[in-house]
Amino acid sequence: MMLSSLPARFFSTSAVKESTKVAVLGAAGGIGQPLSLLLKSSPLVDHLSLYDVVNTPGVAADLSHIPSKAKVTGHVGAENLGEALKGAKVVVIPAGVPRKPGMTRDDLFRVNAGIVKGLAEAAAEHCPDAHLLVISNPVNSTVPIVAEVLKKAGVYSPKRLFGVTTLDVLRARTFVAGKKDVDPTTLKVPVIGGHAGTTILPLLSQNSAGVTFSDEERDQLTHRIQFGGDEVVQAKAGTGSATLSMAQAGAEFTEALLAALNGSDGIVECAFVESPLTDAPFFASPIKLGREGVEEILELGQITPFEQKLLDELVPVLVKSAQAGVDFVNSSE
Ligand SMILES: NC(=O)C1=CN([C@@H]2O[C@H](COP(=O)(O)OP(=O)(O)OC[C@H]3O[C@@H](n4cnc5c(N)ncnc54)[C@H](O)[C@@H]3O)[C@@H](O)[C@H]2O)C=CC1
Ligand SMILES: O=C([O-])CC(=O)C(=O)O
Repeated sequence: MMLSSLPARFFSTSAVKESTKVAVLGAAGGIGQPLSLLLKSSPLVDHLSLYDVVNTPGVAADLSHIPSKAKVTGHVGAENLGEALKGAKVVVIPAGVPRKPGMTRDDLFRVNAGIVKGLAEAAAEHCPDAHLLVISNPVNSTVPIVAEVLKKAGVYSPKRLFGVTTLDVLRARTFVAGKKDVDPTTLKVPVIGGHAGTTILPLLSQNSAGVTFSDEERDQLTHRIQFGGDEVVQAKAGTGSATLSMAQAGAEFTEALLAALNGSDGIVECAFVESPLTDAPFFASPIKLGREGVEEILELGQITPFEQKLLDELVPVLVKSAQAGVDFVNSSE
């Protein structure tokens, strides 16, 4: 099974060059399991390494019966984390607790900051050259936490650290397509900023189909994309947040990055990375991916006064969230 939204060139045999190990940390969880399922079937993965504090032997045994290229190994418990990470080219991190109704993503900081910090420390030690893809919330703080840990270990490269915001892009494509009767599989909508509420800013004016919106449609769509996560949290009524759509998003971003690392040209994805575009140290925007990870952070292009106002409002929030991450690492030394 191939992820249908990726162009066929991602899968040409010439693009698959060296042995590629991908580690999933939090692999037994709601996101981790379907994400691992999708990655098991990727022709770009040779070794899928599944790590969690529980249940990975079972998940690994289950997935290993699927006839695809990737070898699967399961690693459980902190004492086996090093083995899970050793030699990984890409590490995807969906470890941590999800929201319940009434919570914000920031409410997860208390638990997830420590989990992510510990995993980043292990990655710095066991796979210092790996590309790290952070899914764990609050992304606006967990990505700065990982950066700070890697800096302290002397192995940080802004080209290799990504907060995964692909789900915001999937939602933007789906919701716009639903409203305007265009094909969601080919539609592109850049989503910039961060990954929480009003820090998520879809640039509806730059949609690739050239569709236009009334002010009311624009306001409704923008709000729905910003709070799409809450829709799922409400509907799951205390049992968690988005897992299946996030697995699809995580697999799509991972495969896009792997293809770029293997030399496929012209791959552009939105992601939350260290960025010079605004006063926020980390910012999501369209990024050209290349053989070393982030190749070029693209300019935002023409944005409307409506979008500019929301952008001006969200930047200080991102600055504060990033600082909370940095302070956490520095205060827990
Ligand atoms: N970036 C994004 O767009 C999205 C992010 N998320 C976030 O992803 C995270 C995971 O969500 P779910 O998979 O639904 O949660 P879950 O609770 O179903 O799974 C989390 C997994 O992490 C594991 N875990 C906990 N501590 C760990 C550690 N120290 N090392 C390794 N694994 C550990 C747990 O055992 C569990 O299997 C949450 O923080 C959630 O908010 C969720 C959806 C979208
Ligand atoms: O809403 C949440 O807590 C999970 C998440 O990040 C999303 O679905 O975008």
